[in-house]
Amino acid sequence: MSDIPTDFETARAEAEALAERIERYRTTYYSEGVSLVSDAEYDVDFHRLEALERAFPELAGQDSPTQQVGAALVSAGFPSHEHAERMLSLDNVFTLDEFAEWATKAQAAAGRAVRWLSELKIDGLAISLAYRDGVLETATTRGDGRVGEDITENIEFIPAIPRRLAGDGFPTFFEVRGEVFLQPHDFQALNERQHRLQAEFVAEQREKGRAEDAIPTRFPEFANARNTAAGSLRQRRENKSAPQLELMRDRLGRLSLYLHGIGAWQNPPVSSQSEIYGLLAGWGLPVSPHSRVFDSVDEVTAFIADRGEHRHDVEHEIDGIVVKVDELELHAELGATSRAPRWAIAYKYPPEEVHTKLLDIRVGIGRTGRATPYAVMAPVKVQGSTVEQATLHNQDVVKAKGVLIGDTVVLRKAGDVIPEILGAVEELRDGTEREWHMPERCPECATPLRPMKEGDIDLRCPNAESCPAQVRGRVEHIGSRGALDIEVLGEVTAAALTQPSVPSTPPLVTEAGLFDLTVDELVPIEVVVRGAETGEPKTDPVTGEEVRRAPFQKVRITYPPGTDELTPTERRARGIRKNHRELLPSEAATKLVSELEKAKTKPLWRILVSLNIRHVGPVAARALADHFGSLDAVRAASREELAEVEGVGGIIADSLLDWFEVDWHREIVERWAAAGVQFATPGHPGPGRAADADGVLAGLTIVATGSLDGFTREGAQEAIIAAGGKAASSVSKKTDFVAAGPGAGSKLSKAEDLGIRVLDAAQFAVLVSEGPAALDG
Ligand SMILES: NC(=O)c1ccc[n+]([C@@H]2O[C@H](COP(=O)([O-])OP(=O)(O)OC[C@H]3O[C@@H](n4cnc5c(N)ncnc54)[C@H](O)[C@@H]3O)[C@@H](O)[C@H]2O)c1
Repeated sequence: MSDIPTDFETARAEAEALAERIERYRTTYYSEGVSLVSDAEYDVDFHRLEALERAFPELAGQDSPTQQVGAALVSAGFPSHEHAERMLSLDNVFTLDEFAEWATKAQAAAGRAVRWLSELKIDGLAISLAYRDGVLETATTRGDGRVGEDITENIEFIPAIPRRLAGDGFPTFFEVRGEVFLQPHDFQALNERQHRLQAEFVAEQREKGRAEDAIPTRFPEFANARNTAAGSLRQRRENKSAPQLELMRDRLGRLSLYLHGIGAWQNPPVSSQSEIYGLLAGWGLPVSPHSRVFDSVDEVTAFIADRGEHRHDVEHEIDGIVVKVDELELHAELGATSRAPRWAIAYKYPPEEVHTKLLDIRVGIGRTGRATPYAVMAPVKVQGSTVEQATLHNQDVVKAKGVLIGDTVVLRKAGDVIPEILGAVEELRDGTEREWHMPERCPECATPLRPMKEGDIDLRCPNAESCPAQVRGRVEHIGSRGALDIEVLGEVTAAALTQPSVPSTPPLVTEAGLFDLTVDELVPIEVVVRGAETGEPKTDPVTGEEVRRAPFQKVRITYPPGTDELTPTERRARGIRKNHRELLPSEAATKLVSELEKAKTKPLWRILVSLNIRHVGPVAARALADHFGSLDAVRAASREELAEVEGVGGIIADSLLDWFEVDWHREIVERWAAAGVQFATPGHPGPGRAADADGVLAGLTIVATGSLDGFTREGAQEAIIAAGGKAASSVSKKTDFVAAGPGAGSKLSKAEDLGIRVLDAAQFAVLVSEGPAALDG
C-alpha cells in the first residue's frame, strides 16, 4: 500500500485512529447487524491498518482488530457458549494477482501440488452447530471466535437447521460451521410484509385522525439481506407478545443454511474437505451445490471470473469466492494466524452496495406527465460507474424506504442493473435530516398533480399540452432513433428548444412548431446541457455556495451575435448557474433545420412514432403504415378495423382514437402537414391491400447497402417494399439483387461471392420504379 509513514509516531497515531474506528464499525455490525459504513469502506480501513502493522510490526498488538475474529459480545441476552474449537475469519484478496501470490505461497508451504476447493462466499453470518449422538446440542454465533452467543433457544423456529442427523456413522461429538443467509425471494417476502404492516399502521393512524404527513414510517423496508438475517437470528423470545412471536417465527422460518467447514471433530474418516461435505450431506446436513475442486490455479481463476459474471444466478448473495486447500492433512501443516487459516483465502468481488449522502429528493416529470421522485446523492462510485441519482418511483416508495434528506443511504448497483436506494443508516442521523413530502404541484409548470388513474398512488401532471417537461420529453422522443432519428435533436437540443422563457410558463417551442423553425430563430437559443457527468464539488460563481453539480445544473449559453452576456441576476432568475460562454455554432442550427427538412419525407411509420401517441412504438407504427398507407386512412378507420390489424390490437386502437379526439393533437398534424411533412407512403395501394400484390418487384428479395445516392437507408427499404419487393437485411442465396453504394462492406463481398447481381444507385432507382426487366432494356 502506498504512502505509509516513515516515522513510528505518525504511524502509531494513524493506526490508533483506524483501530478505534474499525472497532466501532465491527461492534455495531456484529452486535446489531448494522453497517455504519459499506463493507468496501470497512475493508479499506482494515487493509490500511494491516499495511501499517506490516511496516511497524510492534503496532500489531494482540488487541488490534487485525488479530481478532468478529467482535467481543455485546449481549442481546443469550447465554454465552465457548466453541470447542475456535471459529476463524478469512484473509481477503481483491485482485487475481494477489490471489495467485497467495496460492503460490500456500503451495510452497505445502511442499507439494495441492487441490483447490473453490466455493462461493455466502454473504450471510457464521454459525457453529454442535451435534452429540446425532442430536443438535448447541447453535452458536461466531462471537469473537472463542465465545459466541448460544442461540439454541431459537432453533425450533429455524427449520433450516437439522435437529437430528440422518443415517449413521457420525462421531459422538462434532462441530460444523456454516453460513446462515436469506434467499432473495425470502428477503423480498419480508419486505412485502413490512409494506403490509406499514399500510395497516397508516390506515389505523388515519382512522385516528392523524394528518397524512405526520404518520411516521414504523415498518421501514429492510435494506440488506445479510444484516436482516443477522437481526433475525439474534431476536429474543422473552417478553414478546403473541403477534410479535408470530413475526419472529416468520423471520426465522425464512433463514437458509449451508455448511462450509468443521470445528472440533476427532479424526474425520476422510482425507479432504470436499469429502467432508459428502459425509455431511449424507447425514442430512445442508451443503452448497456450487463447490468445485480444481488441480490448477488457472482453473480457479477461471471459476472466479465465471462466477463473478453470474453473481446473481444463485440462491444467495455472494461477496466473493473462498478458495481452500482441499487436503485436511495440509490444513494442520499450514496452520492459522490468530484470525484466519493459512489454507484458505477469500477473493472479494467489487462491492455492489455503497454508502453515500442523500442530498435532496426532487421530482422529474416524464414525457407522459408521470411525476417521479428521484434521489440526488453525493456522487459515488459503484460497479465501475459514478452514480448520483436514483429513481424513487413514487411517494409511497420514499415512505417505505424511510429515507430523510441528509441521511446516509445504502445504494445498490448490481452489474448493469439500475441503481437503487435500499434504505438509510438511521444510526448515523444527527437530527439535521428532514422529511420529504411529495409536492402538490408540477415542479415545471405548477399545475396541481393528479393520480395517474383513479385511486392510483402514482401522480402525473395533467398539463400535457404545455408542461415544459412533457413537451421536452416529446420533442426529444421525436429526434430519437426509433422515431425520426435526428442526431442533432437529442436531449440537449430538445431542452434548449422547449425551455420556457420564464419559469412556469409554456415552452418557447412545442412539437407543433418544430418543422417551422428557421436558422435565424434557432441561433439565439440557449442550450442547457443536462445529464453531464459531474465531479468534485465546485463553488458556484453566482451564489458562492459549494455545490456538487447534479445534472440540470451545468449550463451552456448562446447569445444572439452582438448581444451582451446576461447579468448574474438575470442568470439566477433563469435558474442558470454557470456561464460557459460557448456560442452554439450556427452550423448546428443549420444542421437541425436541414435534418428536419429531410425528416419530412421519412417513412410513414417514423412519422407515426413521432406523434407520441401512447403505445404506438415502431412495431405498431410499422403495422399501421403497412396496412393503411396514410395517416388519413388510419384516422378514417373504425376501432374494429384498427384493432384487427396484426400488431395493433384493441389497446392501441383505443389509444389512437383517444389521441385524435384532442384538439391540440390534431393541430400538430395540421401544422406538420402545412410544413410539408408527408403523412402517406407514396404508391401505397390503400388500406388493407398488401403492397406486394402486383408491384414491379413482386416475389423479389433485394438488399440495399452502403449509401445510395437519392435514398436514405430507410427510404431505399421503403421503395423496395412499396414496389412489392422484400427488403432483406442480409445477403443469402435467396437474394435476387444487391444495391450497393459507397461504404458497402461485407454484404457487397458476399454478393460477389455468391454471384448475385450488384446494382449501383442509378440502376436501383430504375429497378424500384420500373422493375427488373427495365435494367437490361
Ligand atoms: N460494514 C461494516 O461496518 C462492517 C463491519 C465489520 C465487518 N464487515 C464485513 O465483514 C467482513 C469481515 O467479516 P468476517 O470476519 O466475517 O470475514 P469475511 O466475511 O470477510 O470472511 C469470513 C467469513 O466468511 C464466511 N463464509 C462465507 N462463505 C464461506 C465459505 N464458502 N467458506 C468459508 N467461509 C465462508 C464465514 O462465515 C467466515 O467466517 C469485512 O470484510 C466486511 O466485509 C463490515
